[in-house]
Amino acid sequence: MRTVTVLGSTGSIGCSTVDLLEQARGQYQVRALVGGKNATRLAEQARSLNAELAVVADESAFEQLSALLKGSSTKVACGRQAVIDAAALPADWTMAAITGAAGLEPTLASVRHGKAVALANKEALVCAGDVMLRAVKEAGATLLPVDSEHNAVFQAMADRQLDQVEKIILTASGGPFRKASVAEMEAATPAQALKHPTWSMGAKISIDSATMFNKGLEVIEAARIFDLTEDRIDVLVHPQSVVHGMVQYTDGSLIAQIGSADMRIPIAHTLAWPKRMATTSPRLDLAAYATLEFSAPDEQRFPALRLAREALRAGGAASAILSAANEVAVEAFLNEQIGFLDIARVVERVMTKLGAPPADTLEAVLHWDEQARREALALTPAYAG
Ligand SMILES: NC(=O)C1=CN([C@@H]2O[C@H](COP(=O)(O)OP(=O)(O)OC[C@H]3O[C@@H](n4cnc5c(N)ncnc54)[C@H](OP(=O)(O)O)[C@@H]3O)[C@@H](O)[C@H]2O)C=CC1
Ligand SMILES: CC(=O)[C@@H](O)[C@H](O)COP(=O)(O)O
Ligand SMILES: [Mn+2]
Repeated sequence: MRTVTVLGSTGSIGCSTVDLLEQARGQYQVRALVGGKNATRLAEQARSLNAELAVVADESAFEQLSALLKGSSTKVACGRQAVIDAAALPADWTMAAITGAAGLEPTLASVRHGKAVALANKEALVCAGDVMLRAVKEAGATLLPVDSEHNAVFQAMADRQLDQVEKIILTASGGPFRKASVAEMEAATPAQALKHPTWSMGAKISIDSATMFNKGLEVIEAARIFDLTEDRIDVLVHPQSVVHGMVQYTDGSLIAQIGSADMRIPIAHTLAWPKRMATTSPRLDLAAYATLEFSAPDEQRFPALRLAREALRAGGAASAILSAANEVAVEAFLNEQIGFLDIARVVERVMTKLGAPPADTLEAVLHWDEQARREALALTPAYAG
């Protein structure tokens, strides 16, 4: 039986993963489930999947988790080191779905045991690209892209030669403000920004989709996964979210992966890889779509794409700085401390201040992550109401 671990099991990607594991009951042994603070959901999942270990990062949730799992065979643990230790337990397949840079060290720990790591936590690869890819190589691990666009490109590249790829295309829904004016975006509330038109996701990535920092992070993520320079990664706004990603080959062929906006599809692809598994995900009825639209992104209203491309070209810690400043700014926006358009303003100012110092060790990445957070936090009062 294959062994699996789910990091971030209580979140949006984590719950979809657990759903697939429940559908495939008896085929997988769950080594560990890891959550942040949602002890109730974690305990339910652990009981349902008969997990060997359940870990909450937040120590204040430990008592509740222990009480909920009393009498079960699941061991319990809490705290940051316990999360990393759980990620380091040997498993044939690990889902890395903790959100933000908090997922970096646990994801690295799972990469180091040399098996398959299904990567949803894009921020880990964005902030520590060199460190992560070196660890993958040294451990002989397999990184399987979960992010819908990257999974699409991965599928569209199957069996083909990377040297015959001209470029890849990541699609973007355009988010809730695709058609909004600058004035409307300036006044946008967290509730409006959280309302993603096509996907149901966690809060941080939903705001990133609204600013298009999500697509910026995805350009950087794609550069790392597929070893492509920034000029070979295009973004196309595609409001229907039906075509997830495309690969353009040197002969002019464009191969796309198409499917419903349901993350269980790419997750299942990585879980069964290199085979396929049956899912109950909704089948796409293409005839129900009158049209599929594609257009170039508007980099004036959505500066995030330009900033991400600049960070990628600059190299070093620039991407880690962008991602960390963005995390702080998103949090400040969700807490109604800054406005929606201030998110990109904060990120740009932090990037300008800190530049692109070298970041080829984990320590250097963590240092610049911390510096960027400090700078971004210091800036938030300047934009507050
Ligand atoms: N949702 C989606 O459709 C997609 C998501 N992704 C990426 O996947 C990742 C997860 O996204 P999503 O599932 O939406 O996010 P959610 O916010 O829904 O879930 C985040 C998960 O991480 C856990 N968590 C948070 N902080 C910590 C911590 N310090 N230590 C351990 N666990 C922690 C949360 O626990 P708890 O809730 O218990 O506090 C939760 O299980 C992100 O990097 C995102 O960009 C990529 C493509 C699509
Ligand atoms: C499901 C997924 O992969 C998300 O990253 C999604 O793409 C977000 O939507 P946007 O295209 O609006 O960023
Ligand atoms: Mn995506």
